[in-house]
Amino acid sequence: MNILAPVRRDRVLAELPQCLRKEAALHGHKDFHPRVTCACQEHRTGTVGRFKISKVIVVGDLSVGKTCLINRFCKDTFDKNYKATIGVDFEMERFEVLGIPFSLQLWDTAGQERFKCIASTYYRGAQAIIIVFNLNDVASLEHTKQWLADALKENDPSSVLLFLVGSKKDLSTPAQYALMEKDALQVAQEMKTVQRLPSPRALCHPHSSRT
Ligand SMILES: Nc1nc2c(ncn2[C@@H]2O[C@H](COP(=O)(O)OP(=O)(O)OP(=O)(O)O)[C@@H](O)[C@H]2O)c(=O)[nH]1
Repeated sequence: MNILAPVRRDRVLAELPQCLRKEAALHGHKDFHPRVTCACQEHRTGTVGRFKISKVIVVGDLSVGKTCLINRFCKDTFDKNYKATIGVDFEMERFEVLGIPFSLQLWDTAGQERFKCIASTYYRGAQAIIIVFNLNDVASLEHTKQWLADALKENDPSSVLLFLVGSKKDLSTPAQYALMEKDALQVAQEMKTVQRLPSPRALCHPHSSRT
């Protein structure tokens, strides 16, 4: 008996964009070093039965908007009232990619110092780390370096994807935003060097969960 609800229509990817198709992957070409080919073919997602699972952890200072970011993505909702996350919360988002069921585990961690100890026990085994800061609070951007360092203690820097997300864009003026963007790009650049990869993979995104 299938007890799972059908996958949402916008989570079904029947066709990959050209840049993600096999033909676009250079490591599949003949003259590549076997070690490169092998590394690229490694399955970096966990599998339970037929299900492929990827774990994403979301970290950052208290009240920067981690829960709202996840709720906007998973439920398309926004709550203006602040309820602190206690320890961790968890959302599972189901996808279907080329006919294969795929689940994204989103771990929403508490930003409050007193819960950090509990939350950090859930960092291990992530395929992606989303580090959130408030675009209107320069200290929260500064603290992202420590959040990243803590998350990388439990994960392999060379295989994890990093995303730096600036939240609450709706609350910043264009001038404030321009200033903050400059600093954020600098931090994203530093994060790339932490990975020590030939082509590191930290990305920087502005976001508003409210709008
Ligand atoms: N205007 C605006 N408010 C936001 C946005 N994102 C979050 N907020 C508000 O900011 C407050 C904190 O949001 P949360 O998502 O709970 O923050 P958090 O990072 O999960 O907080 P902790 O659980 O304590 O770590 C709430 O009152 C939200 O309504 C946004 O994009 N725009």
